[in-house]
Amino acid sequence: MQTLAQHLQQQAIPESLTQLLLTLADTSKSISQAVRHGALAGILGATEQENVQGETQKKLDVITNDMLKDALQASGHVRGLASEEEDYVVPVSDAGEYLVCFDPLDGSSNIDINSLVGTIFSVLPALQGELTEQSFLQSGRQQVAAGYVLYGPSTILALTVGKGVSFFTLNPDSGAFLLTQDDVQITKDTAEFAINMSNQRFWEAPMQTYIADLLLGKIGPREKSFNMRWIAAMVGDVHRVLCRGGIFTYPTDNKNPEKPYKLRLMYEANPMAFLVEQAGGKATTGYQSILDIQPEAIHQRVAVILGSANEVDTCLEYHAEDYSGDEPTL
Ligand SMILES: O=P(O)(O)OC[C@H]1O[C@](O)(COP(=O)(O)O)[C@@H](O)[C@@H]1O
Ligand SMILES: [Mg+2]
Ligand SMILES: [Mg+2]
Repeated sequence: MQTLAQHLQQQAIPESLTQLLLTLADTSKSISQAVRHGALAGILGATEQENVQGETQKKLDVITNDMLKDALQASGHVRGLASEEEDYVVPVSDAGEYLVCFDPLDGSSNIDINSLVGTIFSVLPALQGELTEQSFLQSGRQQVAAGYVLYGPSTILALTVGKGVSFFTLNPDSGAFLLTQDDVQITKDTAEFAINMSNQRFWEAPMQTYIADLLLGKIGPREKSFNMRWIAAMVGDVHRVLCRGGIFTYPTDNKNPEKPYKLRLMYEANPMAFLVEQAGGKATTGYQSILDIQPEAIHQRVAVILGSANEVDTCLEYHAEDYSGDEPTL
């Protein structure tokens, strides 16, 4: 089986990008080790701190953030980094060619129940001039690489450098990431959806109507039964979509009018949208392709609807309708 390094050598990408991706992969091996030791290493539970988004940081959020930060600072290829767990962008090296945005530990609420967590990353080109937050505010189309590492029963790296999507599985004996699936393709159609149903009463009319029709199954307008899954870690839900199709959404809601969206554009939605499009799927807010959004802030949040192309198109049809005269469907 091909190693990650061998695979990257064949991709006709700059050597500096190869080295950066290998650094990210190596760090994820250490994270995988830490996650595996769980309570034995005293890494479960929360800290006393909050991140810039007002979320209480878990111990492992802080540990994994520091691991990635240290590795990227030592890599020599990174101009600056941005993380869910860093209030501001972090300048790294003036000679670095890349900017890296990452969610060091996605699915934090799963840590203490020994369930799926992962790391998500996005690589952008570094622009000339002084490094500021503005340097990072490039649309998702500018990404030169993106991926995630899923710390599940096996540790899997999903990666794109804009030439399709590949899965690499960590061999725990040799410590090598080995290519286990190339040219990953998301099925065009699906009968599986993923959404946090407890927010139903807070969604906008198009999503209310779309999900209500899925739930009606064979007796509804879709004339087929749908199954539902929710891992509560985007990394796990998107991995399932890449493996066997599906539609995953964290839509707009009015639960907290100051926070209508949950997922973060720069280190959750953009890298996942890049992977999904590279695997033949679609990723949208309901009104615009995720990858076309012009970012306004490093911690900006967006609505996300992604997955099997035909199902996302169907969901978009609901968003194109005019609901202004309708009674709320609760
Ligand atoms: O708590 P909910 O509504 O199930 O939200 C789950 C979502 O929140 C997230 O866990 C947010 O990520 P973090 O754990 O990195 O904050 C997503 O991965 C997931 O899709
Ligand atoms: Mg996350
Ligand atoms: Mg996180």
